[in-house]
Amino acid sequence: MFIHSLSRCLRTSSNSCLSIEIKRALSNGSFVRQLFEQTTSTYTYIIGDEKSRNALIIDPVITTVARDVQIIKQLGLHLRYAINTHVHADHITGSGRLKTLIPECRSVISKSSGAKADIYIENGDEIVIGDKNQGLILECRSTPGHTNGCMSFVWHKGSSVFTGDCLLIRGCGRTDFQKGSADTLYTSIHQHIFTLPDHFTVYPGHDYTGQTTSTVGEEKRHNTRLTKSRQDFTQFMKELKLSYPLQIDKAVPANMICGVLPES
Ligand SMILES: N[C@@H](CCC(=O)N[C@@H](CSS)C(=O)NCC(=O)O)C(=O)O
Repeated sequence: MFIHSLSRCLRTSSNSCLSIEIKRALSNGSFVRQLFEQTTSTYTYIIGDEKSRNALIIDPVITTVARDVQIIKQLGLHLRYAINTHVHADHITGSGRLKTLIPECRSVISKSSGAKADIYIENGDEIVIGDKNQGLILECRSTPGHTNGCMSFVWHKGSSVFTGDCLLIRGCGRTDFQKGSADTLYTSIHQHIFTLPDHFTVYPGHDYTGQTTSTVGEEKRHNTRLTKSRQDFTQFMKELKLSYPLQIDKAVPANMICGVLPES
């Protein structure tokens, strides 16, 4: 397993409508499992490489680590990386607890987040598990705006993007703390997510309305926030006035050390 620097060339696919089976075949048998944490409506993803049985997890939550470890064990997976898309404000990451339970697992976060982790990633890096040619590769894209350190992960062979709290289904991450910026978020989504092929599946970091996934094309057409002009979007975000996440004072300091707490 390596984290590679990526050539800037994007791989695109001409397929416009892929069934799950075709997607699975195209992705060389790799698979993704979407899991939900109910208190903060957070999605965690386990992505596995069928051949090597190596796996990574995106945005684990401390309270659901036992469930995640059980699934990892039941599927016979070797967890290599616990990746945080950003420093979360609403929940404590599960990456610290996972490292205690699975010592070979390494925590990963963007360098620009300023958080402590085993591995720091930057725009253009690749996270690889399994064989470089046949295994699973995630392209890291820097997508700041919700926080300054947000990353999205493009799984080209799986025709998918994991957007964290950057792009949500018919919505997007708030921009009123952690160095958030509506103007920056607008650029991130339009330049780094909406330039992907329309059929790519969008796997968000949260959903508060009971939805699970979307596609790039759907969000380009129907996302009520991102179909606005830049000016209208920034005004809309300024007027959003959401209440602060209940756990923010506990979660942010814990997530700055990737959830490596004394009790975890
Ligand atoms: N009520 C929740 C916090 C809900 C919230 O603020 N969600 C964030 C992502 S987690 S910081 C967000 O960006 N929401 C966007 C939106 O439009 O809802 C809690 O107390 O935890």
